[in-house]
Amino acid sequence: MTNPNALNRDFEKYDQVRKSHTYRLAESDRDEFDEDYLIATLDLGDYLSGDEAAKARFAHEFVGALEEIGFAVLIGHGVDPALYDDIQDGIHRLFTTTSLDDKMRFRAQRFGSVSQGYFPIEETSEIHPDLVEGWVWCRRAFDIPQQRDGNFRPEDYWPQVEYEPLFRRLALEHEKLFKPIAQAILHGLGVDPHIYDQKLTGTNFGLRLNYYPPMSRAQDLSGAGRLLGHEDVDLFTLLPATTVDGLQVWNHRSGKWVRLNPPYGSIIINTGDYMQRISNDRLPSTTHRVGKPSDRSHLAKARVSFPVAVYVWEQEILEVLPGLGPPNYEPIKAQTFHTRSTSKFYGDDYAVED
Ligand SMILES: O=C(O)CCC(=O)C(=O)O
Ligand SMILES: [Fe+2]
Repeated sequence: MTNPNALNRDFEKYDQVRKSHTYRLAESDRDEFDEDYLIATLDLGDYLSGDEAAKARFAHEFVGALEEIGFAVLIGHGVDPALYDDIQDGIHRLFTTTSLDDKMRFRAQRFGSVSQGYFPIEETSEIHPDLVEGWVWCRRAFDIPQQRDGNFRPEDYWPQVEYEPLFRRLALEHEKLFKPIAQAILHGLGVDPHIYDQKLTGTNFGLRLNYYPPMSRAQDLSGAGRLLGHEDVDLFTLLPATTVDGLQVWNHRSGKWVRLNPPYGSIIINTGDYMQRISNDRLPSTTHRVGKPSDRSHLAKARVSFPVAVYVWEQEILEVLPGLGPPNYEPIKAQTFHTRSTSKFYGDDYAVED
């Protein structure tokens, strides 16, 4: 990091939604924790198969949690936890058995809006080193329906082609939830729940694998975090609960951090910049980071996570939803919005202005 005391506000020129809070990008001994705050756990089954009253109740509670802290935990989503076991094994295998040379053949580069590919440790963003290796694939890296210029060639995206069907299973299971989650959010906001159905049909997404290697004593003492504070740029993120804890969420109201470590098998949902923009600031894009595990013996373990970020395609327009008051923002092309925001991480020349 250029400056260990760097603040999010030092980079605010990149923000495409209003973020008035201030936090240090790196963890600090002075950070305060909200030990009592409980992030809501909700049963998505109520929305997927409940009657109208159950759906309305779910939508109301879900949006209540998102308005308050930008995070909620979903159970009853129907994804088999055995899939998550297979995915975790696959992530450990991918990161620990692929040579650095092979990884670097897939060094991340921009595809449309998304920086897709491999991120070496300490290089997930230009502004601060994180103790994490990352790998991102968007829809085009999977053999699933979409418009393409040529035939699908898995070897263009995957260091071993057999990883594609494994991670495709996860992408497809989570894709099934994109529309119901969006519908529940829109329902809770009092907007037509189907207004995003078309945009979310065959939409773009980013599956990000995070591999946090075991932390050495020197790294532990250095004060570095695993993944430093940030907001996701998307509509919302599906983040399956991890086996090693560390996720911390910024509480806008108290200005403190909340540790979030829900049961394995549940899915954490958080809203991102696209959602803050279209909801006219009703739903905040919430700051979060990954700190050291609360159980210190877990420092010696690798931690993995696999969020799926839900986007719209590059040419779509992000516009404040109807009925949410005088718009705080102009309509903007998704690609412009996305690449301007993320040029904070990838450099000024990442932004695409046309
Ligand atoms: O590893 C985690 O729990 C969170 C990861 C995350 O926030 C991200 O990849 O954007
Ligand atoms: Fe994130």
